[in-house]
Amino acid sequence: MASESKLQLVCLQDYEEHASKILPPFVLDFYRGGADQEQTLRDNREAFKRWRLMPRVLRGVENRSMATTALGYSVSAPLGIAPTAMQKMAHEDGELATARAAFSEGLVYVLSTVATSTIEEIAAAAPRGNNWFQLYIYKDRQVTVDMVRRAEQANFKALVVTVDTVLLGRRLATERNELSDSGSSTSNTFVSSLFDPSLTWKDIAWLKSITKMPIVVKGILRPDDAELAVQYGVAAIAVSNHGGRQLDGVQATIDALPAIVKQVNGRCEVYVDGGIMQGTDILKALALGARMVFTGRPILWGLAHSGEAGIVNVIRLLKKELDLAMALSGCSTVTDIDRSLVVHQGFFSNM
Ligand SMILES: Cc1cc2nc3c(=O)[nH]c(=O)nc-3n(C[C@H](O)[C@H](O)[C@H](O)COP(=O)(O)O)c2cc1C
Ligand SMILES: CCCCCCC(=O)C(=O)O
Repeated sequence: MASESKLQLVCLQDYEEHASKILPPFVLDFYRGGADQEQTLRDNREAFKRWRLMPRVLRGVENRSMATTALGYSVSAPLGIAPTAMQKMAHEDGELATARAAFSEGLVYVLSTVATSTIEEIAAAAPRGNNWFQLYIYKDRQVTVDMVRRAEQANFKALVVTVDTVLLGRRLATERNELSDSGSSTSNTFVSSLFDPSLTWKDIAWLKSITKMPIVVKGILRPDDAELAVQYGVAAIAVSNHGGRQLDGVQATIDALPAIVKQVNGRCEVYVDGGIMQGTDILKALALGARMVFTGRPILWGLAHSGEAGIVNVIRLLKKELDLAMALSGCSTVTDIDRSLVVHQGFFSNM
């Protein structure tokens, strides 16, 4: 039998399996877990399988590029790193490794409000990186303003405002761990004491009034909310259910995407995250109208494996798989990826 050190990791599932063997159980539970019965966590992945590819052939795909832009900035692929909290639990370099990997691979990196590295440390680690800051609006608006100013000073390119976490979803495994450790649910207490449940769309207007940074609203699942986001002048919408960690039972993001793209009709950029595990998932999301996809947990698995190098490996696997999926679908550039490349499985049962 091959020894552990000789095992070759050739897909994101391999990284996930490796992480599940090496991370302390309470860290694994926090990173991996979804809310309640984890229906949405599972469905984010399952839903991709219900969309089938309809490849074109004989399109001369010998020269290919995945390059595109996000908020006007060049990126090497339509792939970004979603904000995930407390990355130093995976590896001592934590968010610094992630920011460096994103920079060296030419991708957007989104730093979480709840990070184990500071905004200034990220700016020092990846000064020329395409760094965006994910903002939780705190009850204390002065603390919120201070975070925005620090992100501006550190040359962050955008604010990603997460709107699906006015209270923390119940991640049962984490709750059990916290209860047996300290007798109370510390993460729930943290969120309910700091984050502001009174948020409304007026707070997006307020945020726009205090900064020139473009605003991305993260956590939209309905076309009418997407319409409001456009009306309030956001630069982009991230279709997200927080990786199934907030309201369990909501639809998979890939299923929510088409109606939102239709509603937005090009008036701002639309991104999607949740359940991306392979290149064909990215191809399907782009075909359904996303400009970019973001990935959360797989980056943590790469980080846990070997810090910056592990994340670079995960990114390169996704890029290699997307490149192959594009070639086998007759696409040389991301602009060749169109709606006709995917059909929902329901299409076949109606034939
Ligand atoms: C461990 C973990 C921590 C997260 N922390 C944050 C966070 O601090 N802010 C935020 O907006 N989203 C956070 N998210 C949600 C991610 O940004 C993203 O929406 C989700 O992970 C996408 O799903 P995926 O993990 O299947 O790619 C977190 C997700 C995970 C798994
Ligand atoms: C320990 C508090 C976690 C705050 C929220 C981070 C997050 O968005 C997530 O875990 O999901």
